[in-house]
Amino acid sequence: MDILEKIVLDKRKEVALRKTLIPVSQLEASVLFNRPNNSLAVVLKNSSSGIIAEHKRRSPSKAVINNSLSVQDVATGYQNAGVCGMSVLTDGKYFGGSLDDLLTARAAVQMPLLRKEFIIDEYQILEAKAYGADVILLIAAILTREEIKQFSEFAKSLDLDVLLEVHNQEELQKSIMPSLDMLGVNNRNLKTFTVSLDTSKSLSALIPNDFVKVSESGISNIEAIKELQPYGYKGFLIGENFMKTDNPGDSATNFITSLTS
Ligand SMILES: O=P(O)(O)OC[C@@H](O)[C@@H](O)c1c[nH]c2ccccc12
Repeated sequence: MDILEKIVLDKRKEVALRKTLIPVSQLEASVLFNRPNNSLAVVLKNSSSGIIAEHKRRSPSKAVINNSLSVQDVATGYQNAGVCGMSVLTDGKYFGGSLDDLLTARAAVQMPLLRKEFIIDEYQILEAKAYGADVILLIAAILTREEIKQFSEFAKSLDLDVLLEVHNQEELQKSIMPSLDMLGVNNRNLKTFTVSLDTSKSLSALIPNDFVKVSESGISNIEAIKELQPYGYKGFLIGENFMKTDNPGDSATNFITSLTS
């Protein structure tokens, strides 16, 4: 069993338990359920930097990245840096995150927030809405085409943006559908953890222009972004490069300043 299969197996158990603890009616009663969506896709289209900054304490590929920061400080720092949006890892077991992290970020900032999660059930999309997300991630590697359709249409019905993540041509081709807003190419293979920007480069031509193209993972300098922009990428998801520093907000500020100057 590879790591992704393990994560999904654990996730199914976790979601089954969550459903018994917090009924859908309670999620729907959240005041955040009626909050208007702040569209990441729209912000990215109008941005010159395209930076989406992630809160990530640890990962299966890197162990501890940063365990000593408050989500609130990280979110405020990212917002002051002028990033387009923030990605908040909510998986606990493998990434050290939580839905409370999402809520804390929501309370701190107005910018678009992505719930970064292994979504395998509509219930998690209701959670995303109830805890203040503007965008959900769907990972093609763990979903069938039917599930991608069902989950993305459900998200759209809740006024959430959808970022669909692929890593190869097969995943991309099974996923193209109008209920997606953004197409993300993960430069990291979630099964082997190898990272290559060539993944974004080679898949870009296959992504129809109606989707905002996002390149994800392994971006550690502005040269990488300058390399990817000619391939049509408008969004760049960066986690570790900021989170490994003592002040991710300052790191993002310096990064964006040198990118746009
Ligand atoms: O820390 P990095 O290499 O900058 O990567 C960020 C983000 O792309 C990565 O965390 C990620 C991309 N897709 C995911 C799916 C699940 C968990 C995590 C991810």
